[in-house]
Amino acid sequence: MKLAEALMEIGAIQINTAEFFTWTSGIESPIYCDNRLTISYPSVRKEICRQFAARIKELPGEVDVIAGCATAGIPHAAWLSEELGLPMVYVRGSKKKHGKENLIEGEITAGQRVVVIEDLISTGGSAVQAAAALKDTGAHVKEVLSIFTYELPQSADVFREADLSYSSLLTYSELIDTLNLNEENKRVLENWRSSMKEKKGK
Ligand SMILES: O=P(O)(O)OC[C@H]1O[C@H](OP(=O)(O)OP(=O)(O)O)[C@H](O)[C@@H]1O
Ligand SMILES: O=C(O)c1cc(=O)[nH]c(=O)[nH]1
Repeated sequence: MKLAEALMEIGAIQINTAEFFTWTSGIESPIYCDNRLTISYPSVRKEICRQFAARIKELPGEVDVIAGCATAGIPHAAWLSEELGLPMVYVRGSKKKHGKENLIEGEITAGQRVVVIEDLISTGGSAVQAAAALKDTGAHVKEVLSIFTYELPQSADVFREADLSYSSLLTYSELIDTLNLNEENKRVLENWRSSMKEKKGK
């Protein structure tokens, strides 16, 4: 199964050139990728799990724990940890304000080798923040894996600065090659991409 086609088929990819989507970072974008929809499609989520598992098997050395990023990364981390027979934790976007006031739920100990599962990388801020929380426990973050990446220059910068290795099952370039864009959508997306590139380094 091709992931780009599967995401398009389930309606996870939306383009709206008239009214842009606001991302978590505040970036305004004519395209939105709603990976949360994949949880409603067993064949799609199983394919994501299979591809994540294959990526993990290619990594050198062992992995001790799978960590999901709240919230959209959590279900995929759960299915993947089940597939691999590994423990799982998840990292909240911010510390819980009551109860045990945890940022990380589940057990993680210093020295454990962790793979972080995120659904999507835009600026990379959420994934890097989750990885930092895991590193603070003394764990070793081996890799950040996501379903999709916009391949924004900003994300390459934040991962480099955080000294984190990362990869995605599907990239923006691959998705755009698969989408059958009309001329208007193509023009707006290209202009938006160029404006995002200009933001690099500012
Ligand atoms: O790379 P970034 O710029 O950080 O953006 C990507 C993040 O944004 C989305 O999460 P959102 O904040 O919408 O929350 P959710 O996962 O709880 O739906 C997405 O699921 C990633 O976690
Ligand atoms: O950056 C985001 O917030 C974001 C972008 C996107 O395409 N999809 C999504 O769920 N979040």
